Amino acid sequence: MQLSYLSEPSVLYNLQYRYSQDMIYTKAGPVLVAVNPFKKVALYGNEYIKAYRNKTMDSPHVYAIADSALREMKRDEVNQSIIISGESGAGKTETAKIAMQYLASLGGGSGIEYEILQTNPILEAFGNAKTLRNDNSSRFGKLIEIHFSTTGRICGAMIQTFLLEKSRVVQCAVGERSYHIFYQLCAGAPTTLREKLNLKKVDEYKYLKQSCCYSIAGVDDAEMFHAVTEAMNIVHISKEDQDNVFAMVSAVLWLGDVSFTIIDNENHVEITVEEAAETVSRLLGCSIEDLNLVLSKRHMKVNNENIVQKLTLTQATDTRDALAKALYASLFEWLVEQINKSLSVGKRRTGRSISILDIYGFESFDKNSFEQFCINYANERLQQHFNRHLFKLEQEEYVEDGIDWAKVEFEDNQDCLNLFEKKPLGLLSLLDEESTFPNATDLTFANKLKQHLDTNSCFRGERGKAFTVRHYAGEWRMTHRVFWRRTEIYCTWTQFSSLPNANYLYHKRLHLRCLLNLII
Ligand SMILES: Nc1ncnc2c1ncn2[C@@H]1O[C@H](COP(=O)(O)OP(=O)(O)OP(=O)(O)O)[C@@H](O)[C@H]1O
Repeated sequence: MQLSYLSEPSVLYNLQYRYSQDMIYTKAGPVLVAVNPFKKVALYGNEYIKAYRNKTMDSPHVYAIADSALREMKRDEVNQSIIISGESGAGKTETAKIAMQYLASLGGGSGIEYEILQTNPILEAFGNAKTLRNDNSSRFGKLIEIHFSTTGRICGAMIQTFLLEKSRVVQCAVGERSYHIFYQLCAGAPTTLREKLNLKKVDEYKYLKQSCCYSIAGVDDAEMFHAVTEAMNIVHISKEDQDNVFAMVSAVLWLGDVSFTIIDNENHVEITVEEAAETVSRLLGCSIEDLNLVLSKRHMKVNNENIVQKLTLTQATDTRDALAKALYASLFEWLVEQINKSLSVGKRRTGRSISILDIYGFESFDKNSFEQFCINYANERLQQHFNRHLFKLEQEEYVEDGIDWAKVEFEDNQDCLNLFEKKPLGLLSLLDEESTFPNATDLTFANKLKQHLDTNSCFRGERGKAFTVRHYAGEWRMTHRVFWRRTEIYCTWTQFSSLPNANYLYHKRLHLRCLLNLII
């Protein structure tokens, strides 16, 4: 059925009507709109896959999208992308998995497709968390590139992840949880591992205690732990590496319990030597003295001279949290790297691929910080990509071919992108510049923005350290720690280089840049 008259009410009415009949998919041009049913719907499985493959079924479906990607990749010899976007809880990750299952079913046979599907439990354990909106919310963006052989069989894959929400490791809202793996490890680790890692109960760790939420209805964390280690075996992560991974997870948890003792009247500190500090240093493979040096002092090079500055309690606490975040983020990257090695080993590539991008939509909270700043910018870019392909390029083609057509008006978001990207007076350049000043703060950054950008229609300066960005999808008020580098400055990796295990896991990557290069 086609809508003869297009208007917002008629589109919404139709989506609602179809949803009430369990027809959760609707087609709008090349876009598939999926409405989350939040229940099991009888739309998936082998029978449906067969029906879409044999074209005996053609109603809108993720399978149909995956099928045309596969067909067009083979026919035109052009790589394909499926972009999945939507707000948290909309069903992006489930949709990505449904598309992967279809591709695995049609292009499978070598066994690698099973390995690819098994990456999901690992990435979800380390990158998903319970939020107020979604019990299994992905706190990172993901691009999975599935590679095909000349005969159209899956021969490997590569995963790229973006913008893992590091702050969740040290801070999360009441009613939410940190990353699933923390709870899974505490619930499911066998006794020997439990003793080796000195694991406590989840409600005994400071990082986990603050949100007063330890379990998810209907989820058995111990069972999930076994599923995760099983999946790690399948993607060839050795037992020894798995033990190291869990040692890092435990070290991050214990870091939250490391406390400091004030040693002078200027509020300078040293770490308190007790169980937490001892466990962390043992798990990181360093001495307590090294850990103390890293957490309670800042090392700087000024005019080629090494300067050591003592940290105050607040600075040391920030440094400790920065180490926990950095450790966890590099652990996540390391895991993705291992998965990629396993998915590419010995597989011959033809250069043909289908990519699935699963990335969160615009985010707005009471306190919006650097993470929302980046996510919203990435979404603005995605919208530009969408506009270009759906409207700009299409309409240019009509003009070129002399086709008679009615111009479709759309909102060009170039101005907002310029606000972020312009050099030297865009948000990102100004942030880079401000980061070079040692005494810069959220407030000095916001003042700088007001000074240079107040006439920009997509920007509004606010009182204090807040400012508002007018995105195509709405206005977002940034209030909190956009100027994230302040704490990161204390905690560059040179500072942590004396911690052997931390170093072992560290692989520097500029996630945002990767993502943007991909979209541009
Ligand atoms: N097609 C579907 N059929 C049944 N349930 C679904 C479907 N899609 C989503 N859901 C339900 O909705 C929940 C949230 O979906 P999902 O985790 O995919 O959202 P998301 O958009 O990826 O959210 P986030 O951005 O927070 O990661 C799922 O855990 C599942 O219970």
